[in-house]
Amino acid sequence: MTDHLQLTQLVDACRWIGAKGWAPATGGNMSVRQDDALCWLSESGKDKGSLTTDDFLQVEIATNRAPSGRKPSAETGLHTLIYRLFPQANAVLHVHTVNATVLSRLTKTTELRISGFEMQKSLSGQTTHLDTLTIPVFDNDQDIDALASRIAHYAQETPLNYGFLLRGHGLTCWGRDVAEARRHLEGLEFLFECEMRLRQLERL
Ligand SMILES: CSCCC(=O)C(=O)COP(=O)(O)O
Ligand SMILES: [Zn+2]
Repeated sequence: MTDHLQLTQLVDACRWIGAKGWAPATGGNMSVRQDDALCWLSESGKDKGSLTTDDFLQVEIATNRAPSGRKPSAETGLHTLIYRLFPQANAVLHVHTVNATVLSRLTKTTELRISGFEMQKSLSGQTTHLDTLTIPVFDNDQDIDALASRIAHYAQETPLNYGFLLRGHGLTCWGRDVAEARRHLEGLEFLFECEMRLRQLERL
């Protein structure tokens, strides 16, 4: 069960994301879980850097339906999938950072592997830079139901932690609360930036 504080913290996170330039031109969407049945999702088409609590609407996790009749994010089906797959997930952040967008296109395979960075430990459960972090990369799709079922299928076979990339689109990540989702976003984005710079320098 999420209290009103989580929604307030989500609004703060959205402002931070906007200030970082990680949700340009209405890109991105954010949510918190209310309980087993409902989550609060950002309304579609808004500037995510200047949302207030009124810009979030309740969505049914099982059906993607918004009882209010307002239009939730175009990517509602990905948020609700995460809440269905992971009962411990209570906040989801989706962003369009340049690093996530470019690195996901540079990755020609279905997984991005990162190792050797101390900042891997910003992700819950990671204890050493010596491990290899695997971030799934899913081909983008305008059919969100189809995309959600590909992700669900992947998750049946392979552990899905922290987040995933959508090729040429962005990053979706989550946490047990807004603070953890925020830390995962900041940590992953830092790792993507390092990986991008390394690849650029190694080509010189
Ligand atoms: C110009 S943003 C394209 C749609 C998208 O990928 C996104 O994250 C925002 O969609 P929403 O419906 O949540 O505003
Ligand atoms: Zn998006």
